[in-house]
Amino acid sequence: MAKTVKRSNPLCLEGARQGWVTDHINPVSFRCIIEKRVVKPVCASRVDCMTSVQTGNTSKVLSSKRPRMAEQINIEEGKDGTQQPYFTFGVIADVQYADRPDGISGWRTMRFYRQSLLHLRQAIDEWKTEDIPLQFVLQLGDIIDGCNACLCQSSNALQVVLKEIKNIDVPFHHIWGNHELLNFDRIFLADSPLNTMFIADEQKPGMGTCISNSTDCFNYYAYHFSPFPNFRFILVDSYDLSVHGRDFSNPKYLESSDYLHGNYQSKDSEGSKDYSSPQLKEFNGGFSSEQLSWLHNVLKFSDERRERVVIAGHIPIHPKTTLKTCLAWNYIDMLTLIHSHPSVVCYLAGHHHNGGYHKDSHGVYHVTMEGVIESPAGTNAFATVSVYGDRMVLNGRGRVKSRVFHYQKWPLGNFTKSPLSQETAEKIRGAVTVLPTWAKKSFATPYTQSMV
Ligand SMILES: Nc1ccn([C@@H]2O[C@H](COP(=O)(O)OP(=O)(O)OC[C@H](O)CO)[C@@H](O)[C@H]2O)c(=O)n1
Repeated sequence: MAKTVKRSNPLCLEGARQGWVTDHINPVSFRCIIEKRVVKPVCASRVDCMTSVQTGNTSKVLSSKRPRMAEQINIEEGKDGTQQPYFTFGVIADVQYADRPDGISGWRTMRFYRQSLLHLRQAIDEWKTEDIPLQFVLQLGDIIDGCNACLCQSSNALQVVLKEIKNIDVPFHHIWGNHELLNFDRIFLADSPLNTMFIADEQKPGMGTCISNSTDCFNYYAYHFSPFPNFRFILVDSYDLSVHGRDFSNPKYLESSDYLHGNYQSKDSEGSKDYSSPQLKEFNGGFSSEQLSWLHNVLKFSDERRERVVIAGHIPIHPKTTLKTCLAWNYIDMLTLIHSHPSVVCYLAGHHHNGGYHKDSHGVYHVTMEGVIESPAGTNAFATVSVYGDRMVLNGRGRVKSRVFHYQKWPLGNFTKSPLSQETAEKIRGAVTVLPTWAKKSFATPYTQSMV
């Protein structure tokens, strides 16, 4: 049985301090939170709350059906010819379900906590009737709202959404967002149905491994899988560096706290420390050097095989797709890394509920999915993506706009040995604030904002 951390929930404290939850969300349902906070630390009874959640045996909750593997095919770009996609998958973000009345968030946006469950149900119903059955769904995080922890409803809310998901016989890949970490700690999550790492592909030599240790279960929760030849999906952990979800004594907590409080501030184009980083907030997080190094190895593997890669994480990494306050702490590190790998087609994120879209200067498409939680009745926010030989077509539903991601041409020459051109390498030296070993060797001159 996973150990739990008794800790106050910053969402509850912040909400209570700012008064926005009490002011704008049913004061009756919030009363018990206030009382708990005054009498004893908020959510001190979380251990009791969580005992009823089923742990371990994830295969009972998720479909055991492995994605169908077609025979190896020769994908010729731009000569697709067929109208049929090779495969399709679903995407959804920020369901943030809670059994509580609608309310106004700290961002002055309406949140529809009960409606979000109906939206999830509707998305599943529509996915079930797609002409081409989905191979899988990417759930980009925040499946239940942090307020469940304050209400001692974390386990109940999780069971409610997992029950909905069971209504479709398609595997869900779950990402962890800030609200997962407000409800549960990482040790609990690692042993819960929200850990879908068991659907990951086997790690091959040279691709790096996910490190686990006895104190933390997973240093980071990231994995990749190939549902169809020549295509790879990588789930990254944008709360690998985070002040939530780990015990205060955990070295990663201390590293994250240092990062958040400015010891690793990013640098501006002149190489000076940039103290204006608005993304350095507790409800955001970042990528450790170990994770970036692992990702580099996976992407190198994909480059070499000319695979087309989709990366998915909770927090956006491009400033043009979100408020700057909602970016990953070291988004520049992640951007720099993916720009050095031509296999990357797009980066899918959630977190910023208004959504966003941008094709960056390196031809990488960035989509921030609109949040289900802020979708009123009569709308919704999810997508089905069809994957072809030369493009991916994101068919948005409700508030999500449809998009086409055309693949880039592969660079000439043997890019696999050195994915960075000399010019690119020169541009990005100094870009990474947490330097992985490989990056220390590769980068040679200061980063400029034009890279973004
Ligand atoms: N104006 C604000 C409002 C809130 N905060 C801080 O954000 C923390 C988390 O807020 P929450 O709305 O629960 O987080 P979500 O992940 O649901 O949404 C973030 C989305 O990006 C919004 O589109 C809260 O504890 C406050 O400290 C803030 O800094 N400024």
